[in-house]
Amino acid sequence: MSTDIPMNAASASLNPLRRIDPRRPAILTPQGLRRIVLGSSEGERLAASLAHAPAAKPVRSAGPFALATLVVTHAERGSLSDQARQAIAAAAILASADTEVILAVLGACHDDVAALGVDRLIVAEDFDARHYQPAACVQWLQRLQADFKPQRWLLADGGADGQLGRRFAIQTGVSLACGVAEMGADSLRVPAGAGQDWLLPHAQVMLLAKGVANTKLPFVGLGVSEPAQRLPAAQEHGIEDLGVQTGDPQTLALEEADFILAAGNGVTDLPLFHSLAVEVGAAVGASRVAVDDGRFARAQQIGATGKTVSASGYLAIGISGAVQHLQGIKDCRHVIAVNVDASAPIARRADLTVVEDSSALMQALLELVRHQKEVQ
Ligand SMILES: Cc1cc2nc3c(=O)[nH]c(=O)nc-3n(C[C@H](O)[C@H](O)[C@H](O)COP(=O)(O)OP(=O)(O)OC[C@H]3O[C@@H](n4cnc5c(N)ncnc54)[C@H](O)[C@@H]3O)c2cc1C
Repeated sequence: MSTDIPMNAASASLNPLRRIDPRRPAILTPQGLRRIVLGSSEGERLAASLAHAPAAKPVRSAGPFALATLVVTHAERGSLSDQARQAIAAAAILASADTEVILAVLGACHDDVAALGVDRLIVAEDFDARHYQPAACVQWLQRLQADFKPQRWLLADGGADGQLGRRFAIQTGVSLACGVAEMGADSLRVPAGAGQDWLLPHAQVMLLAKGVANTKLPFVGLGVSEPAQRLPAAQEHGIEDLGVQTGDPQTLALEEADFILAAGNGVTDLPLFHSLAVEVGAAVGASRVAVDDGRFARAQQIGATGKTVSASGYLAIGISGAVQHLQGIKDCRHVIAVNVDASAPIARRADLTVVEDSSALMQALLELVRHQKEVQ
């Protein structure tokens, strides 16, 4: 009698290896990876995904607060800039248990500020970025100074935040440190040129360079929101406000554009692409391949050998996302990719990837935007 067992059957009985069924329900991550959650039944999969869900973070300090750090920023369309978030993170990391992190925002703010480490949020909803009113903003900060007597003020050293910080410090007569590259509990480091740094004690107003703090905090703030006093009606001496002139996005320097529609080799219908750019009011950029082919001007090339852009919105259509292209968009806030290939490298950088043919998506988007404009 033969005792031979076929090899497959023997290994199956001796080694009950559980294999992942590639057809199981899966999620496509923002990085473009297809992820299968382990577990044989729906219940097991749910338990596994819950086990991997991020745990709730503890509150940094529940108070009571005797001291305060004030972070000031301008919100843009309800959002805080990355640099402002870093300033808040720096304030929260440095704050002692009895120090309250207060965020004063000029303009409506819709971000989850508790997750950023903020204990108290004060919003000047009546601030209108279309009007140039530096004296009113400085006076508003001086009122906050009188109300909260903060130990230190932190602002991003860039754009309107940097300007306001300088004005406030000079007009209030408090010490100021600009371009702060690193902060310790009592000291800070600022570049002094020629590869040298200055190590200085904390100033009352500190303007922070990009990258000064990591915004991924192990804790949250209390996130209590309270209405702010109205901006004072201050006299702006020597300033005549001519209002905001709307520029033509098509003629705007790409480095200054807030919204860019960029085309790559996957865009074949150029008239449709340009119609969409005009309709949505976007500046036009392109990948090097699209420029080399003569479809776009050299000045429109984005990437390592082209322009480095910092738009809030970057819509990349038919662009693979080669490393040289990604270098040019590293400072962009929201990247949306349209590509027929879900595994294209751009999907790893993009916040949202639409897997679709470029012409079909542009046509649908164009119709949607035109329809929206008609009903408005
Ligand atoms: C020294 C050096 C410097 C460089 N500098 C730059 C630079 O500054 N900027 C730059 O961009 N590149 C630069 N490059 C080139 C870079 O390496 C890539 O070759 C280039 O970015 C690719 O352009 P692309 O993504 O448009 O084209 P492709 O690589 O051809 O990708 C096209 C993409 O479109 C998708 N696609 C195709 N058809 C469709 C469709 N119908 N609908 C939707 N999607 C579709 C494809 O899936 C693909 O992902 C440089 C290269 C070198 C060596």
